Amino acid sequence: MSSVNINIDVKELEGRLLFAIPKKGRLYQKCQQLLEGADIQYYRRNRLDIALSTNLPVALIFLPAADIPKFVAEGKIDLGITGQDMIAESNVKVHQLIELGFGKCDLCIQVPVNSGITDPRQLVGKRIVTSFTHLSKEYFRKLDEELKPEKPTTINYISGSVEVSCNMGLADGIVDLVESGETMRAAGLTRIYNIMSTQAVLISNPHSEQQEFIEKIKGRIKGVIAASKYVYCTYNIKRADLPLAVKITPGRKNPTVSPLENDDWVSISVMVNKKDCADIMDKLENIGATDIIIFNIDNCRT
Ligand SMILES: Nc1ncnc2c1ncn2[C@@H]1O[C@H](COP(=O)(O)OP(=O)(O)OP(=O)(O)O)[C@@H](O)[C@H]1O
Ligand SMILES: O=P(O)(O)OC[C@H]1O[C@H](OP(=O)(O)OP(=O)(O)O)[C@H](O)[C@@H]1O
Ligand SMILES: [Mg+2]
Repeated sequence: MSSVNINIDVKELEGRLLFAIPKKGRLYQKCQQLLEGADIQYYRRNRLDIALSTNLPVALIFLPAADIPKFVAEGKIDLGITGQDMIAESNVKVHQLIELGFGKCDLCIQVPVNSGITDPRQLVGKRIVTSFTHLSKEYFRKLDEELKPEKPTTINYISGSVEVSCNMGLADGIVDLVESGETMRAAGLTRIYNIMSTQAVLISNPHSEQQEFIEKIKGRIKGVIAASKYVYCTYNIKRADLPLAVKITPGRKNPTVSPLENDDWVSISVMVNKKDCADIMDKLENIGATDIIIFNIDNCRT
C-alpha cells in the first residue's frame, strides 16, 4: 500500500465515520462534487491525506483508488469510493452500496492489431502485462488448466501506461481499461475480450459499527446521483389529452396534475430522465402541450 500523509492527532478521529476518497485522478473531481452535493463540508490542508469535516462527525481519508477496497474491508475505514475493477482486483469483501454512474469503462484483453490473434486462447502460454495481475491470473489460470500449454501464461505487473508493453516487446497481449478506446487505438491495439465492465461505487465495511450513519450518508449520496439523472418538467395540456400526456411522462410514481383557471386545461409536473428530455419535449409539443419548462434538480430524495 502507498504511504499516506496523516499529520493529525488520531484522537481527533475518534467517533468519526471514516470515509476514503480517491486522492487524485479522474475519480477525485467527481467525488468532490458528490461530497459538496451531500453537504459534507471539510477543510483539507495542503498535502494532508486526512481532512476533518467541519459540519459532520466524518473524517475524509484521501487514498489511491487501488488501495481503498483493502482499507475498507480490513481497516477501520467505514465508507469509500472506488472502481468495481479495484474491488475485484483486491479480492476483498466489501458491501457495494450504490453505483455512482461515473468512472465507467471495461477491463479488456488487448493485442496488437496485426498480431493475427482474435481469441484469448491464442495467448495461452504467452506473455501478458497488466496492472490487474489478480484478475488476469484468475482468467488465464482457467485457460491454462483447460489447454495445458508447455509453460503457463506469464502475467507481469506494471503500474501504468500498460498499452506500450506490446510495442516495447514486453508482452504479446495486455489486460487494461478501455473507455473511449483512444489509448488502445493509438498504441495499435485491438480488444479481443471483455473481462469485466466497471464503474465507481460507494462501498462500506461490512463490520463497521456506524451502520446507521452509513445509511444516512448513503441516502444523501443517492439523492445527489438521482438529482443528476433527472430534470423536473412542467407543462400545460388540454384535460382531454391527459391520457396521452401521462403516457409520455408517467413520472417515477405518477405525474402531479394540477387544475388551471381554465377548466379545459391542466398543468403537469413530473421528473423525467435527463437523457430523454429533448425527445420528451418533442413528443409533448406534438400532442399540443404548451409552456413546457425544464428545471435542473439540485438535490432530491426519491
Ligand atoms: N479511462 C478511464 N475511464 C473511466 N474510468 C477509468 C479510466 N481509467 C481508470 N478509470 C477508473 O478510475 C479508477 C482509478 O484509476 P487510476 O487509479 O488509474 O486513477 P486515474 O484516475 O486513472 O489517475 P492516474 O492513472 O492518472 O493516476 C479505476 O479503478 C477505474 O475504475
Ligand atoms: O479508452 P480511453 O478513453 O483511452 O481510456 C483508457 C485509458 O485510461 C486509463 O489510463 P490513464 O489515463 O489513467 O493512465 P494510466 O495508464 O497511467 O493509468 C487506462 O489505463 C487506459 O490506458
Ligand atoms: Mg489510470
